[in-house]
Amino acid sequence: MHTEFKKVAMIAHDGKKADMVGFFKDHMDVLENMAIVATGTTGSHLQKAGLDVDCKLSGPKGGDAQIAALVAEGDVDAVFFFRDPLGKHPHEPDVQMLMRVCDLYDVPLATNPSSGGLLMMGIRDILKK
Ligand SMILES: O=C(CO)COP(=O)(O)O
Repeated sequence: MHTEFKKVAMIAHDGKKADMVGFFKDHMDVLENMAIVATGTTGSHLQKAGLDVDCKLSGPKGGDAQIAALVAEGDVDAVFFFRDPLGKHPHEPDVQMLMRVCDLYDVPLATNPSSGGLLMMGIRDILKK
């Protein structure tokens, strides 16, 4: 099981960006002590909300693929990827690749705010030890 949490990725489809900003605010105390990498537009929302973020390309322009590469290289410890199941995404193959790479390397992946909250509870617990 993954037990080290130094860098996390945050990604949200357009319909879920407000949820992601709310999630960040709820967990700011933990997230501000971690390195954060994000896809471009999600990252700019998080920066505006006060988080120091390494912004990659926008998702449709290759940002999900960049984050997948970081996961494959062992450089990301958890992925918060709030997906919009009602949206159509031109880069769906990249989305699938990112999720596949998380499964391949057994990196925790939360695809909605509730699972994100539960993952964050686990991270908090591990960081306390
Ligand atoms: O498209 C995304 C995830 O697949 C998110 O990309 P942005 O953060 O650039 O909107």
